[in-house]
Amino acid sequence: MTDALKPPQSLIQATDLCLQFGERQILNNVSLNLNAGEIVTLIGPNGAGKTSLVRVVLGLQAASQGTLTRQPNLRIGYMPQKLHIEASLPLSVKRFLQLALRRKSADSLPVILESLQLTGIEHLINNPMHTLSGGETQRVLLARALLRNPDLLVLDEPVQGVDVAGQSRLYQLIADIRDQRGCGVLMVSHDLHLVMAATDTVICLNQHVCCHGHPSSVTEDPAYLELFGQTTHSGIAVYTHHHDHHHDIHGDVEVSDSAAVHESGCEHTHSPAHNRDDKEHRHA
Ligand SMILES: Nc1ncnc2c1ncn2[C@@H]1O[C@H](COP(=O)(O)OP(=O)(O)OP(=O)(O)O)[C@@H](O)[C@H]1O
Repeated sequence: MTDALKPPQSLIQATDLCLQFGERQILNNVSLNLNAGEIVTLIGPNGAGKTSLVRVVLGLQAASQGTLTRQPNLRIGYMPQKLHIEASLPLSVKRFLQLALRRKSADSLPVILESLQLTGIEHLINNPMHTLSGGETQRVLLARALLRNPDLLVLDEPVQGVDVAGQSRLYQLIADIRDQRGCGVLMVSHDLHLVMAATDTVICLNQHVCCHGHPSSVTEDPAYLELFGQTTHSGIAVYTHHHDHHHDIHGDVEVSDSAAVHESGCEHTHSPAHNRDDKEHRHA
């Protein structure tokens, strides 16, 4: 069978995942599939359950209900949302990556150099970690996630602390790495506008999957345009999200008269200026 005829290779298949902490429902019947070579982005407001879903997918957190199937022997490279590095510790980029590899310097160097070359920062190998810029730090964390040649890259807000031009370059880099390595990518982001250009599938999460779609079909598919809005220029999109229900303060779905009357019961509009401090989940 030629590659074109082969069915896509599923790395992760999650069906009806639920997660509950005490009385609180964090995830409610969430399903997703991620194939090799595919970039899937989870978007949603603060507290929507994005990191929790990632933790379930990684096996760091057991789901309360539902099924999760991972490809056997799946190698995962994880870039966490937060990583505290003590500024008083004299830790170079090279040493930081050696610690992740748990190998001595001689045999780890080629692997470390390859990862740093892939992320475009081999010149920083001897720099102290605490002197790096936001964009450089994110690239080192990405290099760390790549060390073991993963089948699946899991990136929790990979562009945080990076300026808009740097964000665009980082998303492009992630897409390039996917092209070169053929790995799958599961990414968490707060908004769609920059990530759009480098994503195959977007899943909008707010405890449950509010909607999901395939950005590559945006220019042709009116239904998708209605969900996600217009791309303005050079991959910068204004994300408009309509759905037919409301969420209460805990994120639970509310049934209201207006939701019953209007099919597009709520609307979230995220402009390119939207950032971490402006993540209000606005309902019409
Ligand atoms: N171990 C835990 N025990 C109790 N509640 C938890 C636990 N972990 C997460 N939560 C709660 O689950 C909800 C979802 O958190 P999560 O970090 O998954 O959201 P998120 O979408 O990643 O948010 P953000 O965009 O702010 O990073 C939050 O209200 C959080 O307080």
